[in-house]
Amino acid sequence: MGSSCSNHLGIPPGNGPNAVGCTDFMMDHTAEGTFFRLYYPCQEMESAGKPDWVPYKEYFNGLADFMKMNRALSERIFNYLFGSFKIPAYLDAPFKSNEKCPVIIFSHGLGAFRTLYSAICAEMASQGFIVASVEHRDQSASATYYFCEKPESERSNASLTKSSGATQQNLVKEWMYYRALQHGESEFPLRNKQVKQRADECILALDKLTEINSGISVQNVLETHFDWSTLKDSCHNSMDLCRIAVMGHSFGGATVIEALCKEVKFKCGVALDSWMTPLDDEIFPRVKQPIFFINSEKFQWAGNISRMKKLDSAVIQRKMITIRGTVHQSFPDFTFLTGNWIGKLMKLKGEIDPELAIDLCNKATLAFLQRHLGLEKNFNQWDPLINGEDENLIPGTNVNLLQSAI
Ligand SMILES: CCN(CC)CCN(C[C@]12C[C@](c3ccc(C(F)(F)F)cc3)(C1)C2)C(=O)Cn1c(SCc2ccc(F)cc2)nc(=O)c2c1C=CC2
Repeated sequence: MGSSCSNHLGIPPGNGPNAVGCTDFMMDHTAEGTFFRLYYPCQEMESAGKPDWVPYKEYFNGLADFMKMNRALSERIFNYLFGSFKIPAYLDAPFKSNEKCPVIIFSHGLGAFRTLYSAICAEMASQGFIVASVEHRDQSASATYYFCEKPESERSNASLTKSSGATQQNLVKEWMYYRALQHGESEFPLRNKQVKQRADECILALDKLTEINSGISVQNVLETHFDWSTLKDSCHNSMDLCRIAVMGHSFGGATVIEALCKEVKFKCGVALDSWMTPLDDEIFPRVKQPIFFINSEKFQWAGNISRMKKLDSAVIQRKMITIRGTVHQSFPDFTFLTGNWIGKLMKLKGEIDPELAIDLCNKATLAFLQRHLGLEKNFNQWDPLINGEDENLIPGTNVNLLQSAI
């Protein structure tokens, strides 16, 4: 691995007071349903296992496609480098919280998928949030899967189909891989269509959590051992559906803006190194909620920053900070999983220590969420970070905007 054994490689666990549980949820059998990984405060469960960071090899195949690399070779490299990592959470542990939990819907970047931001999601859950990290079916994910019902002819008549429709035996898993821009294809129409679908998928995930909270029995196509009734409002403290935020990285940052515009239940948004290309300027005046742009030092450019600035408002809080020494990949989990020289070579690490960078990002996010969700926690201790008041932060941006005026 090219790193000394002292700095053990792995995804950092959450720092908050709650143990973190993790489970997967997929609604119905079509690609139009919602699919997300849920991170939540749970009972300590020494016996519980930890979920796989990359659950199926098909994700590595999709990542190879995304990186324009040969599948066979890169699947071995990815498996060797990343195949054994676990998520710092207890798989399917029972939900446990002594207060209602605010909710975050998280949207992944281009070529990513739902499991790659678990340092951020686990931290939020350890601090008392319920986080649904959605997996988009807009063909922007490296890979994703859904289920189709087998055609009549192939149905196994041995297993009587339950009244609720197909049983597992009659379902077949279909994989959807990353769709690259075709040669000569213009970027905006594809990305604008995708960002609209991504926002709808975030809203659908929220609607599903709302149903679960109200006790409507929901059908999880995935056979997990998680008891969804523990999330029901009546018998437990569960979700606080007045305190909902949307968060995302890069393409997921654009999804934040689109989702805020479409759904007022999202009270605020946190956009990590947002990629503004997919967005239509005409939606900017229609976004009424606070937005926090947390940028890396290396990814941004004048045109992208000037689009963010178009969202500046005298009446709605719009904040921006830049974390010194970070790169675009400082937000997803890869940044913790390779030694320094591989990490820097593959632009997975910047100059700053990855855990320090994600700590600053998470603390600034928590302070912003406390302010705009009206939480009664002590996250306001990190308010100075929202204004970039830290030696490793830059208020606003490091990008010189004058060049964009030329
Ligand atoms: C040649 C490929 N070309 C495709 C358009 C550009 C590829 N690229 C730069 C990369 C992703 C990189 C990466 C990943 C993963 C390893 C690994 F080896 F560790 F697996 C290495 C190296 C290659 C850094 C980006 O797209 C950057 N980017 C991202 S990266 C999100 C992501 C994807 C896969 C992950 F596993 C983790 C995170 N999300 C966005 O929403 C946007 C952009 C750009 C604009 C909008």
